[in-house]
Amino acid sequence: MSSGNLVTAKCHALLPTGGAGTRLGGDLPKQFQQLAGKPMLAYAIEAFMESPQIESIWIGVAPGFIDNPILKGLAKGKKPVHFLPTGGPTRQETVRNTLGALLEAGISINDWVLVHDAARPGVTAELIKKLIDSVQGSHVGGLLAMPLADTLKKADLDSVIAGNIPHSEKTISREHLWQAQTPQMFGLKTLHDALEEAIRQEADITDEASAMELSGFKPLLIEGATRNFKVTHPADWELMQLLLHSLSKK
Ligand SMILES: Nc1ccn([C@@H]2O[C@H](COP(=O)(O)OP(=O)(O)OP(=O)(O)O)[C@@H](O)[C@H]2O)c(=O)n1
Ligand SMILES: C[C@](O)(CO)[C@H](O)COP(=O)(O)O
Repeated sequence: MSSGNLVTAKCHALLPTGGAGTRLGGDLPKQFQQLAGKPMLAYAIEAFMESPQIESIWIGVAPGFIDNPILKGLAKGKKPVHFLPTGGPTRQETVRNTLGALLEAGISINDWVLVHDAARPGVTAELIKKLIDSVQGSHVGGLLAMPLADTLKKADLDSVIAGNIPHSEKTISREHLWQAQTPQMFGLKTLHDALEEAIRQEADITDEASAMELSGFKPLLIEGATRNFKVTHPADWELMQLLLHSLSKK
């Protein structure tokens, strides 16, 4: 990573919102559906808006959604929010395209970018600060993550292929295993190039850190929070709704 990536480099948020939300279902992609009174995407935007260390917010939207009126109501606040038609067929392509747009817009190649799922509305300004304070000054970058708490089972492939209730084949040690969350914070150009290379190789990457690992980096694992879970299935939606409602009553 470039040596320019020191404490003085600015930080920007990048929210990939090009997904269809098929596992959740509904009339709209989940990030635009109303969750406890506002579109789910609004919570992440607000957390970054409240974070003094964040300079600007960049949102990668599916091209077919870029003129949707829902987006207009989401850009409230004191710092610039840019909606870009950079959504791609996969999460990593959306992130790569949006990073490309930041570079084209003249953002410094050494600035930090915090990539955050629109589907994690439980993020807070405190968590964002914790990540930035832990990672800024390093030459590597890092991500929020949670040490694995449950015992981990590997399903027997035969039972999976047969479509039966899976059998547990073995227990995998959970020692040193972490569950990746977002934000994930890396240097703009370094992350762009790592994703470009991973996409070129058709590598099985599911987050920014896996692209960085493929390029030989070892991102810092910074402990996140349970409330920062990803809303993927209807049960996650219900749980998040309860959490946000109870927090708004405090
Ligand atoms: N082509 C894609 C796919 C996903 N995402 C974004 O990546 C984040 C995490 O993805 P996930 O929760 O899996 O969302 P979806 O891909 O929309 O969900 P599903 O797989 O159920 O369709 C979300 O903010 C989603 O909008 C994206 O920007 N572009
Ligand atoms: C980036 C991520 O949220 C880290 O846990 C996760 O990998 C996204 O996975 P998805 O399959 O796109 O939901």
